[in-house]
Amino acid sequence: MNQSYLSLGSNMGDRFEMLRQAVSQLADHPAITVTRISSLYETDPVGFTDQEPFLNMVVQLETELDAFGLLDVCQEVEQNLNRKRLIRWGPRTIDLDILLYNQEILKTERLIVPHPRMYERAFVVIPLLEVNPNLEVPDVLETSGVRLWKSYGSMKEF
Ligand SMILES: Nc1nc2nc(S)n(CCO)c2c(=O)[nH]1
Repeated sequence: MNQSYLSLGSNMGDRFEMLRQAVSQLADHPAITVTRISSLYETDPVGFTDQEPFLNMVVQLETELDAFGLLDVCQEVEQNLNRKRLIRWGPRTIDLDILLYNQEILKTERLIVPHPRMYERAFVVIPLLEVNPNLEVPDVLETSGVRLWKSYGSMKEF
């Protein structure tokens, strides 16, 4: 069984209903079990800032699908909810991003995992750590300019 974390966001229409329906569609999928959901956070837009605030959340799930199969489902959910995104970084009815898939590091045209901007986004990190405070992030953290240099078991060892 595979474990994955998704970030969901909406800032158009009935934001809460969009997120509720997206999570419900994931949970109803025969190859997906939603295991944890974060609180909902209202967040200031990053990137294109001249737009409405988002509602964001993170979902932990288990799935028999591989990462690309999970991406297909995320895109189907976006289509089912009649995703509208008029400009690239602009307002959207619903957005589902794969953050992590097991401890895998994938760099393809279609999918990059861990999500390349996840560590820069409080609207991702805060709900993600709510869902799993002990998250082991893959060593891709290295490529984000943050490299573990030394760790300690306790203050005494410091
Ligand atoms: N706060 C916030 N800002 C965003 N900018 C983009 S693009 N998105 C879409 C997700 O990449 C968001 C978002 O979900 N939340």
